[in-house]
Amino acid sequence: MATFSLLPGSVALITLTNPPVNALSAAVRAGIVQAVQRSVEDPKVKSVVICGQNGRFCGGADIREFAGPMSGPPLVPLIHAIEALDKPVVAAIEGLALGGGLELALGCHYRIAHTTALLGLPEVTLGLLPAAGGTQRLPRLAGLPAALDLITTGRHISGTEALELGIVDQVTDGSALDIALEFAKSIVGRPLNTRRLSTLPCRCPTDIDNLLDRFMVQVRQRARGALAPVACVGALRAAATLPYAQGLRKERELMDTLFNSGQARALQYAFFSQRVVGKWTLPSGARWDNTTSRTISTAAVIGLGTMGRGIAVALALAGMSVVAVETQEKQLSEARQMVPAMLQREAGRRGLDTAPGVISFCSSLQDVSEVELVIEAVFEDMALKLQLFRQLSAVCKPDTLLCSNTSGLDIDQLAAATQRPGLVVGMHFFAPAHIMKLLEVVCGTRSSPETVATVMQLGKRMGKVSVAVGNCPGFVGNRMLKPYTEQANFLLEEGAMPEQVDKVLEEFGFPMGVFRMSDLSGLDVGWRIRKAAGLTGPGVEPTRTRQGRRYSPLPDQMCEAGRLGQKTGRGWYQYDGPGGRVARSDPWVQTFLDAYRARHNLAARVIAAEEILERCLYSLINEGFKILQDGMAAGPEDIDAIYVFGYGWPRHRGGPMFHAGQVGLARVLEKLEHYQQLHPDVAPMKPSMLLRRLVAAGSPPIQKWRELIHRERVHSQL
Ligand SMILES: CCC[C@H](O)CC(=O)SCCNC(=O)CCNC(=O)[C@H](O)C(C)(C)COP(=O)([O-])OP(=O)([O-])OC[C@H]1O[C@@H](n2cnc3c(N)ncnc32)[C@H](O)[C@@H]1OP(=O)([O-])[O-]
Repeated sequence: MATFSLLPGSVALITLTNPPVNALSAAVRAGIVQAVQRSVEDPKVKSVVICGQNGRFCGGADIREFAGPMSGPPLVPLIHAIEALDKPVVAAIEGLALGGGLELALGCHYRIAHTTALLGLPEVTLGLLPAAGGTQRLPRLAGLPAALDLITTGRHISGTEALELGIVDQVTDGSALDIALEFAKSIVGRPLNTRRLSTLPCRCPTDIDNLLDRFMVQVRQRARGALAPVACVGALRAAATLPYAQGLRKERELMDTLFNSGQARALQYAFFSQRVVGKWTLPSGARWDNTTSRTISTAAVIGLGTMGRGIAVALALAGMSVVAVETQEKQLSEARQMVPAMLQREAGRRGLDTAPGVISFCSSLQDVSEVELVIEAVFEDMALKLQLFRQLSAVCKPDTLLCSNTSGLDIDQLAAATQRPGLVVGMHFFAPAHIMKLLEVVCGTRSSPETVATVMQLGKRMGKVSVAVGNCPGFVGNRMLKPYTEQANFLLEEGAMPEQVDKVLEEFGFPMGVFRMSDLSGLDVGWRIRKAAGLTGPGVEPTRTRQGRRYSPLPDQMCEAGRLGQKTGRGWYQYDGPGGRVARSDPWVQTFLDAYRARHNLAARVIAAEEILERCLYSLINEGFKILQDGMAAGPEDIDAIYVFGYGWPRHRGGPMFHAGQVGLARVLEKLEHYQQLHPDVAPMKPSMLLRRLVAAGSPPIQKWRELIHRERVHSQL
């Protein structure tokens, strides 16, 4: 689907028509081939303009087509045919020119863009590289350093930045198409040789090897095992050192390897998961497309600790007028100093002069009486939260939404403390709340569809990936984290060291292993929760079985020894001092573990990396299956998006549920059964019913799981 029209002034206009982003599907590519052919053959055509329908130039190759066999005309010869035309071709870039879309524009002789259009080569985020000549043409146009940056990060740039980098010839705040049409008429007859990028030399600094080597080191560090960024540097090395035709062959070769890798499948799955989770459904049948949402413009945040401060900033960045409330004077005065600076810094990082919203500070709950939505971010203490919700219910307008930033407490209980249970919902942010992308929207049994829709929409406005989840202890993310950390502690009891466990998890792709992470967030967080649950504290027997299941008191004992992590300068590792960031092994921990094992008659054994990884990951994955089985997440994509955006799960591994599919469900089941036999007192190792049923159903692809879960639920087999 691409249309051809001959306009006054002998300009042929080729319009890509494939909403919503005019992706280069087989039909679009065939349409372009035909339209280009007509432009060649029609003597009335003197110049050509290519644009996209509805103000969007092109979002690149059609990613949905990657799953099937290739059909239709390939993109590379099509772009070469455009570049080789002896009539000038101008790309009119409005909205976006991404991936293959930008590569198409690079094949044109001139590019005119709207100042706000988004341009980029984001293939790396899909586990690929720009393989329609993008790795070869971009460095010839913008220079090697800029091409390395854009192609290995996949970042989008504005039309204005593209002009600065020389990627486009002209920008406008008006219609790029109108300017391009006028321009196309004015350049008829001009020589085109210097406009054919593939014929130009690569723009490189003198020390190419040095630059590429330095870049490769950085890229490998950042990539955490992802293949595509490394391959992108390889393709750019070819651009810098080989003639165009050979460089293009190298680009193809590297693309073929990436295209068939599990990582590309995982990253493309992650792309679609992110979109699937926006299409939420509730057990009542309410859905994203049959429920209206309210637009919120005034909000309040109660409690200005780390989370509350970040949430206030996130709301103001989304254009809201925010009332920030803190009853403790010291905390309030700290927030008054810190929050405006945080807001300004983050606005600057997003390219804004000032934040679109404002934050006012106060110490009284009475000041939130007029806002449309309140987010409570006080201490994680049910009694305190219940009291606050009662007060809010009395103070706020009757239609104000009341949200809690609890990380795992019961939303239904909070709702029951108010006169408006339908307007109560959980908004679980992740620290730092103004930066982290994930928002778990916790739907209580009485949360109304309109409340859920409003909060999901608000999350989107804040730039979050909002995932609707059910109300159960720990919700989705923290519920799955519990068996994972538990396994890590058991591994220490059995002979592993924190740095060994962390190394295995970091090699898998997590930015931090479980113990480094625990030091960062503070060991006292979990300690408080375990104390509240009666698992530890005065009067609790110091055994390794509590409440009927295996329990490791190791983290409690660390806290009792004053080792709370980075904040005290000592935790599972040692740091330069309180607040130190660089973790170093601590001989104290070895002595502590030896003494612990001796006390409990535990013989330390050598534990293989494979066992560490399997026990940590499969217990987490098994909990994920239980969550799906309980209906606390609508589908595997929801769980995977939560882990990728909130818990550092390596994106190139898709997410825990996707990973289970990659490993093979039968193998995951077999391993869980094996470890359960060895550790019968560890309940989370007991394979979930859903996993068993999926294996019995022949391990269908992940896209079919929802259907099976729904069917089995209808037949009450789950
Ligand atoms: C030979 C090699 C060639 C080349 O080098 C390879 C490539 O080009 S690789 C490609 C390189 N290009 C990229 O990586 C760009 C990927 N796309 C994006 O980053 C964003 O979608 C974009 C910024 C374009 C728009 O954001 P937004 O306004 O927030 O909107 P949204 O995100 O909600 O999307 C709306 C709908 O469009 C769908 N869809 C979107 N793009 C594609 C696509 N290419 N294909 C298919 N579908 C696509 C999307 O799934 C959604 O569908 P649904 O059914 O309604 O859920």
